[in-house]
Amino acid sequence: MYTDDPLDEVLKPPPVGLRTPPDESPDDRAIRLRNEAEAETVSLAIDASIKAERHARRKKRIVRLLLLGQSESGKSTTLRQFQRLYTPTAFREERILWRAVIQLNIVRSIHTILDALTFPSTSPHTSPYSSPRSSARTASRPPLPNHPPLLSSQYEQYNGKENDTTLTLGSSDGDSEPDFVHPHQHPHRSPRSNSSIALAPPTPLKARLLPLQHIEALLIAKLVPPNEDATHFARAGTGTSAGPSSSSSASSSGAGSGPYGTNHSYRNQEIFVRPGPGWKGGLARARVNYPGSGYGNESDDGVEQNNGSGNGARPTSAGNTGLETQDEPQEVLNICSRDMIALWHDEGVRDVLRRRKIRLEEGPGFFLDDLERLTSLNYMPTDEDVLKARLKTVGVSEYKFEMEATAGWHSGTEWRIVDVGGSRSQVSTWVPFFDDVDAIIFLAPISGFDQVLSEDRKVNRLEDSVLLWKAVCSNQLLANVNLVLFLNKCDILEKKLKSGIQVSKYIRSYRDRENDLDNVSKYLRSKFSAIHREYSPNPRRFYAFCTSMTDTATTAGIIASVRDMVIRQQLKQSKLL
Ligand SMILES: Nc1nc2c(ncn2[C@@H]2O[C@H](COP(=O)(O)OP(=O)(O)OP(=O)(O)O)[C@@H](O)[C@H]2O)c(=O)[nH]1
Ligand SMILES: [Mg+2]
Repeated sequence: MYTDDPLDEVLKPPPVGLRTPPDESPDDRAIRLRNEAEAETVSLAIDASIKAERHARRKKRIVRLLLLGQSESGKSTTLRQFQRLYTPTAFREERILWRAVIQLNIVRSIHTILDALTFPSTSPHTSPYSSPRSSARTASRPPLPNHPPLLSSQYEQYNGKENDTTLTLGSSDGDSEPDFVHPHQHPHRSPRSNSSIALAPPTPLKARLLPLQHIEALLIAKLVPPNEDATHFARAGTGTSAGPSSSSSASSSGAGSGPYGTNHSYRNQEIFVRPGPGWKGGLARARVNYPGSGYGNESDDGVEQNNGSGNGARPTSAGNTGLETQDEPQEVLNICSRDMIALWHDEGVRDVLRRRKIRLEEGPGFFLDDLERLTSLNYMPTDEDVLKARLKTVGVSEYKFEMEATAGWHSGTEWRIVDVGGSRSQVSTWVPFFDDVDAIIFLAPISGFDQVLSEDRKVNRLEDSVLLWKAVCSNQLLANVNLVLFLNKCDILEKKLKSGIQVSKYIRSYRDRENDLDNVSKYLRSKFSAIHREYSPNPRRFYAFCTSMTDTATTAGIIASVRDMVIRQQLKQSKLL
């Protein structure tokens, strides 16, 4: 139980019988000795059970995979890809539960448009979906990000190394210019980007879309568990740790009247759920009561766990019809369908969004191009819809599963995938999960090179990913863990590059290289690889993939490679032990 650690030696209790208090009567001594003997027995039993559990784990082959990366990097989407590929029955059964999330994503997109039309753009970035390129503020380099505890030491180290404010991704020929150009500083902003636009949507249309407000409140109430503090949504911009409040903006003063009121500021806040089956359980119970289904279970340590193996008492019909109960949000969306489609396709509206630099199609949970299909009364989410849906994670959850035989690969290995919340306030919650990890998939959404973090608009997203990657690579607890890098959102990156956005304007060291997906992804891959080499405490192999996690066709092969690599490494290690 004790190690060579000198601290252990000091803390170690004296052996039984040597702890005699002064003036102890013979009776007291007998009681004390009995208690000490009992405590010793309990301690030995605990040691034995820990040993046995370790032994069983090794025998059973449990693979623990940790998903890390900044918020919106695609961690939960990667988890859903694993579920889709290896527990397809369970995944299919749960698709219906995602309908509420998709409905909410649609309603929020429509409200973002209505807000953009209604409120003049005097304060930039009032929408979580707006592109930071719209900002005309600030001329000087913003301060480098303050990182949460996980990062602080590496960050300071890096800070000392690079001399204050210079973050260099590549060689910049010794000049002291920071490599990342903050999007707010971008010299090529549209001259009209700060113009004040007050183009109210036509009143009859706005009136006809009014029921969406009620639907939004209904869906939030459905998704957010009753014990969750609803005032989260009114507390915009307070920067507290456990909620969407960290995404602040100039207009998010905290004075909003919450999701059920009329103030639009709450819409800057993302709806979040604690991961695991909590919210799904609530929806499932609202639909059909499944005794013993295991939904909503919480393990002893408070970490919600979801057995995705598809067994238990859940009826196999679940998720296949979606017609078990009335669905008021779907009915309202169906009634508003024509108006929503008209709004989204209106040239004047598109123009306002362009001028306000609101690029909904690049943001998370974008479904406006599929409104016809998604608003039909018997709409059932497809696999792709579930992967595209956006629901922010707060907290940490472990998803346990054994690959279903129907997934074509059955080894008896139990997989445990840990999904974490990625926003800055959440990073400190990751560390306890570094123990006993077989591999980490780190997601760096490289399409974010021209964006800022939604929780801190002073920080370039790619810059933040690079810092986070440095911190993970250099972390001593992870020194022997295999790191797999997913350079994610390559589909969005490709669209941006094709639309003419120049990487070199945001990453100085990119210089005059070709501005296409192949060259940009190779460049970034080599930079992440160099950091991996330089910062890893021990040498280890670098695994990296360019990914589009919402794409079912390309992702299957990548996930299979990761699966094989992890299993191979685990076998190798168990042979070494
Ligand atoms: N187009 C595109 N969208 C993606 C990709 N990967 C993820 N997304 C979308 O990006 C959004 C955010 O992804 P999530 O998986 O929720 O991100 P996360 O890392 O779990 O974020 P937090 O829970 O806030 O930590 C979702 O709407 C996803 O569908 C990708 O490669 N391409
Ligand atoms: Mg998530």
